[in-house]
Amino acid sequence: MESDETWSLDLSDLPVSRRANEIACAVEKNAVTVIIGETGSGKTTQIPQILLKAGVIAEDKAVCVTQPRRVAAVSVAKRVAEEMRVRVGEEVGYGVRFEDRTSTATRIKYVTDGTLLRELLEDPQLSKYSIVVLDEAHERSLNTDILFGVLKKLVTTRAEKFRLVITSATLDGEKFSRYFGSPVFTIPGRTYPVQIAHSTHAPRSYFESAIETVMDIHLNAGPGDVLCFLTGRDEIEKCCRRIEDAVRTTRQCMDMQVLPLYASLTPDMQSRVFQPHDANVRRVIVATNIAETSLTVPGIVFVIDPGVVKQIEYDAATGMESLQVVQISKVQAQQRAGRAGRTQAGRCYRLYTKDALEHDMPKVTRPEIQRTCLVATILYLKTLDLKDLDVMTFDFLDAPDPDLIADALRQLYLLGGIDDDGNPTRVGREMSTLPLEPSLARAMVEARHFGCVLETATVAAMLSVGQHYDEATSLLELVSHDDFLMGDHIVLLRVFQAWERDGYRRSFLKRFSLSERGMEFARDIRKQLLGLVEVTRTSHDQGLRMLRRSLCVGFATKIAHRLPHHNGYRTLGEHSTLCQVYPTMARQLADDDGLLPEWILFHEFVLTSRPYLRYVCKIESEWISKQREMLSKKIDIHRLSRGALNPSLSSQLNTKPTATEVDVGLKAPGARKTTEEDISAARERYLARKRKALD
Ligand SMILES: Nc1ncnc2c1ncn2[C@@H]1O[C@H](COP(=O)(O)OP(=O)(O)OP(=O)(O)O)[C@@H](O)[C@H]1O
Repeated sequence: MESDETWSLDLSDLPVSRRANEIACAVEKNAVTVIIGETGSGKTTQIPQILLKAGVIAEDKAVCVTQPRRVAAVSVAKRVAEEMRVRVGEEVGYGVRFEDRTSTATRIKYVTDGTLLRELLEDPQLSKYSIVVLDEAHERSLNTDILFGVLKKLVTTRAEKFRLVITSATLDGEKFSRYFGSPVFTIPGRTYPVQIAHSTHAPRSYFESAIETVMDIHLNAGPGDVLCFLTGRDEIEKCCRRIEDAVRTTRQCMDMQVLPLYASLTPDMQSRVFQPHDANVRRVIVATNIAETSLTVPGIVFVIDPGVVKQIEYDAATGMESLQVVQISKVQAQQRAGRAGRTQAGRCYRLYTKDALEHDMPKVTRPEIQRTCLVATILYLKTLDLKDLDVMTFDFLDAPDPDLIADALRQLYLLGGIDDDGNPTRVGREMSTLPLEPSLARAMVEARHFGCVLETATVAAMLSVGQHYDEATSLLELVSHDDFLMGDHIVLLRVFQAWERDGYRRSFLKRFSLSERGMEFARDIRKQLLGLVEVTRTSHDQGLRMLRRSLCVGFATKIAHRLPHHNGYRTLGEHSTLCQVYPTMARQLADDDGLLPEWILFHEFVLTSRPYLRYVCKIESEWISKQREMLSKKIDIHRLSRGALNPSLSSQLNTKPTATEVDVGLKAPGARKTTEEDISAARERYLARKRKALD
C-alpha cells in the first residue's frame, strides 16, 4: 500500500487559507507586511497562491518567494504546482544555482535567497516581480539578512508598485515591525497537534540517545515515520549504519528504511525522502538542519531533536574559521517540532530537559552575518551601486561587528576588488559575476591574463565542491609524484583531467573510489564557469605554473611561510598566526628530508583540535613579492568603507586591473571619508544591540 496523505488535507482549511482575504488586503495596502503563523499553517505554499488569485500581483509580473535552502525551494515549488495542477516550470517554477525551471508563464517562483541576490545584480529594480516574499526570516541566513537591507531600500525607491512580505513561524514581530515600519499580521491556529516530550535528564551522548530513541519508537510506538536531527554528514552516515545494524539484530515485524538527508547529497538522493513509500515500512530520515524549516515530509509522525547544530564561527582577527557543535536556539527547537503535525498528529522527543530549554538555550539563532567572513557580502553591496553606500553604517537588521566589516574591506582591497576610495574596480565587478567565493573568483579573473582559465576553472570547481575522494583512493595512480608534491590544487586538477580523458565515465569514479556526486557536481560548476569566462590558452607545459601564479593573486591574503627547520607555518598579514598543515595533506607535500615547502597558499584555515591549513599548494617566493608588500602596508579602512558615491564617475575611474597596480592617491572627487566617529558610533550600536540580545 502506498501512503497518499498528500491529498488528505482540505487546503481551504489551513489557518492561512481561512484568512485569505485579510492577507491579500494587508499586502495590497502596505509596502511591507510581516506575517507570523504557526509551522505548517500554510505560509509558504498558500500565501503566493492567495496573492495570485486576489490579483495583488500585477498582470505581467510574478511573486518571488525565497527559501534559505535549495531543497526547500525545489520541493515547495513541486508541491504548489501539484496543488495548482500545473507542471513545474509553467505557472509555478523555481530557480536555484545551476537550475532554472521557469518560463514566461511563471507567476509564482520559488528561489534560494542567493538566487535572488544574483538576480538583483542583473536587474536592480527586480522588474519581473511585483511582490517578494522573504520566507523563513527567523533563520537569519546571511543572504536573507542582506536582502532585508537591500529590499527595504527598494520598497521606497522603486517607481513601480512593489510589495515586500516577511514570513516566519517564529519571529520577533516587534523588532521586524520597527525595522521595516510595517504592521505585523498574526495567524492563529495550527494544522495538527504535536505532543512534546522532554528528557528527564541530560543524556551522556546525544548521538547514542538519538539511536536509542529511534529504536524505542520502532519497537514500541504505532506506525509513522521518524525524522531525527543530527549535526553533519559523517555523523548522519554513521547513525544510519548503526540503526540499520540494530534493526537487523532485532526481531520486529515491521521493516525499516533509513535515509540520510544533508546538503551535499545529490538532488536525486535528497528527493528520495519526498517519494511515496510502502506504509508497512517505517521510514527513518536522519537529517541536518536543512530539514529544520519549510519542509513537509509526508508521513512524519515522530521528530527526534537532540538540541544541537553545527555552526560556523569566523574570527576576523586571525582569519580562522571554526565549525562547532553548539546548542540550538528556542526558535530552532520550535521549528524542529513543527516538522511533525503537518499531515497528521505528531510527537516530538527532545533529548534535553525542559529546564535546559528554558534556561540554557538562546532565544533566537545568532544571525549568520555576525559570525561569518563578509568579503563576498561587502563586494556584493559595493557592486550593487547603492546610492550613498557606506558599508560600516549600512542599515542591517542586526549590524555585524565593525571588525568583521573592516576585515572584509581590507581583504577586498588587497585582492583588487575595490580601489583606494572603496569603489568596486573592474576586477571587483568581474569577480562578483562569478558564482565563486572571492579568492577563487579573483584567481579566475587573473587566469585570463595568465592564459590558464581551463586549469583554474577546474580547480575552482573542485574546491567549491569539497568532497572528492575517500581515504582509500589510490591517487598516485592518477597523479605523478612531482605533481603530488605541489599540493592539493594540482592533485585536484590531475584527478579531474584523468576523469575527463576517460570520457567522464562512472566506472572510472568507482574504480578510484571517487565521489560520484562530488565529481559530477564539479563538472557542472566547471561547465558553468567556462561559459562565463573567455578561455585563453597557454602552452600545455606552462599551464600548471600559470595556474599557481593565478592562485597566488586570488589567495593573496591566504599565504603562509614555514618556520625555519620546522614543519609549522606562520600565516602572513596583520594578525599572523602559528598553524600547521592538515596532517593527511602534510604527508604528501614533504620532500625527501621530510620538510614541507617553504611557501604555501591555503584555501581554508580552520580550527579543529588546533589551527590547521587545509587544501594547500606550494608556491615560489618570487611570485608573491607584491602581495607581501601589500600585506605589510597600513590600510586606511575609513576610506574604503564608503564608495560608489557617484557610480558613473567611479566606473570611469575603475579601469585599473589589479590592486597591486592601484595608483595610490587616485580619489573620486567628492568622496567623503568615513570618520573615526562614524566607526565608533557603529561599534557602539553593535555593542549595545549585542548586550541587549544577551539580556
Ligand atoms: N509535500 C506535501 N505533502 C503533503 N502535505 C503538504 C506538503 N506540503 C505542504 N503540505 C501541507 O500544507 C501545509 C502547509 O505547508 P506550508 O509549507 O505552506 O506551511 P508553513 O506555514 O510555510 O510551514 P513552515 O513555517 O514550517 O515553513 C502543511 O502543514 C501540510 O499539511
